[in-house]
Amino acid sequence: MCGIVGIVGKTNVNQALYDALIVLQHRGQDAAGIVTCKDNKLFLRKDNGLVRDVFHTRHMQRLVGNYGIGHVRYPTAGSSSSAEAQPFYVNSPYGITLAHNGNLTNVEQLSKETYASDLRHVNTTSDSEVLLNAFAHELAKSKKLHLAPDDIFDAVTTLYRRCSGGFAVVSMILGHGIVAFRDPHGIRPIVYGHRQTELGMEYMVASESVALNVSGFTLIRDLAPGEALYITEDGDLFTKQCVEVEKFTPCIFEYVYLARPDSIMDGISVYKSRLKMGEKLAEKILRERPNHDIDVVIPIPDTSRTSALELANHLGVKFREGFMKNRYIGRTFIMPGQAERKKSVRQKLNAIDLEFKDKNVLLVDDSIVRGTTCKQIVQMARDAGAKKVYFCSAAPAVRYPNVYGIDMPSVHELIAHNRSTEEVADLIGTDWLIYQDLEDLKDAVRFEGSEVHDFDCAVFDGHYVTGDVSAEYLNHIEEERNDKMLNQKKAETAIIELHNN
Ligand SMILES: O=P(O)(O)OC[C@H]1O[C@H](OP(=O)(O)OP(=O)(O)O)[C@H](O)[C@@H]1O
Ligand SMILES: NC(=O)CC[C@H](N)C(=O)O
Ligand SMILES: [Mg+2]
Repeated sequence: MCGIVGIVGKTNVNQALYDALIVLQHRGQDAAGIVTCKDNKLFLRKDNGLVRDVFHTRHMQRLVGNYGIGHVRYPTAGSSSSAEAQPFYVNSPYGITLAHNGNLTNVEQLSKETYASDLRHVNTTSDSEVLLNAFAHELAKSKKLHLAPDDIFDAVTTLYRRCSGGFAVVSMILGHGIVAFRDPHGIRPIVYGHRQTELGMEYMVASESVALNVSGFTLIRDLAPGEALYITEDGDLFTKQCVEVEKFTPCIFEYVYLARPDSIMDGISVYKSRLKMGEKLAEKILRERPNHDIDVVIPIPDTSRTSALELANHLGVKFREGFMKNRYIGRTFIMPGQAERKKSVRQKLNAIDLEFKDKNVLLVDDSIVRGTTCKQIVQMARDAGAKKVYFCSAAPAVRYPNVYGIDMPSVHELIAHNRSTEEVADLIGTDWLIYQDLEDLKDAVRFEGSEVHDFDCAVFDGHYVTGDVSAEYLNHIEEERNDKMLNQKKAETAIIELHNN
């Protein structure tokens, strides 16, 4: 779940791209990049690190041009080397750059094809670089110096036939403009909007609507699954449905954890869906223990705060901020490596003892994945003097790997894999553990007026909507991407592409 952005403006777009990336930082903390285009020249800056650390004034000054794209990375394929920071670049045809949120499930096959049939060399292990090369190959087929919108849409249509998985993509074609497209199941999110200026209309494409808000762009709509969009460098906008939609199933985990609450995704307010998750969870608690003895509801900052508040309201129990979050520590779940994640939970959260002393506390988190957070938090609540520590999760138990853009490749790292709720409760040391039911979660996210009726819930039910995820593939990614393996892959690879200033 990286963050992507693309802008076609009337003046330099570097600052608006930067501002959008800052707002999308919660989608990827490992690397950041921007590439812009002016007078048929590309200007690139990318590196490992947070947005504020990657771009200094000297870099920003060089990122000139009225159109460009940007990316914040949370790796789900390849390595964490800075050579795999995005956007990626290929020089032929035209000069194309690309930024991708998601994960291709057929990358091995696609990678073989790009080498053996398309005669293209990919120097990293990133699925996004393979995707770029396949796209470039399809664009080259038109053999035209200047592409018409339909040439671009034809290339995207063929690309859809070659790629499988979850993907939301922005790409910049030198001398042309910006292209964006979304996978046929709409697993990964992507929206676009506009901003009227004195010089004319400007357009932005981004992972989440909050990126539009920050620079005064107005949301037009989400890209439909299987739809592509092309904005010329002069600001003419074209869209086309390139493949038929079999089933529209956006990733439900976006609503649970990934997205910012102030985003609207596929017509659904993330904030409202989280409130509803709290309401549904309260109903379940009251069903299971109508005479519960909970004294206080305490969220685990940050993401669970919205649902915890509504849960407390529905239970009629006090809501208290018992944990303070250090504002300088980012999201722990998307940090690379278990050691760093574990250490960061304690650095990030600290208990206010008086909210725990001699009380039966209900701790609320949005999800329990590896159990890194809840294990430590339950202990902190006990150390702070709680009588009983109950724990609930606004999402069901995460029991299966994700293959569409969230880095959960290894079942053995998931605390609930092959374990009952009672076993997980014992392991994290809580007196009572309550998971949201999947149907309740789906009901919480579904809203009237939205076209979304079903979701990709693979991490909860093991059903992979693309239909191509075999046990063999899952074994393969587990071997490739378990924590130990990722540690061994840390070596830097050389960057062979556009000059990166
Ligand atoms: O079971 P785990 O493997 O620990 O993963 C789940 C936890 O990780 C996330 O928090 P994170 O710190 O990433 O972000 P937040 O501040 O947005 O809650 C999520 O909100 C849970 O708290
Ligand atoms: N989280 C993502 O969207 C990752 C994009 C891409 N697969 C990468 O690893 O860089
Ligand atoms: Mg959290």
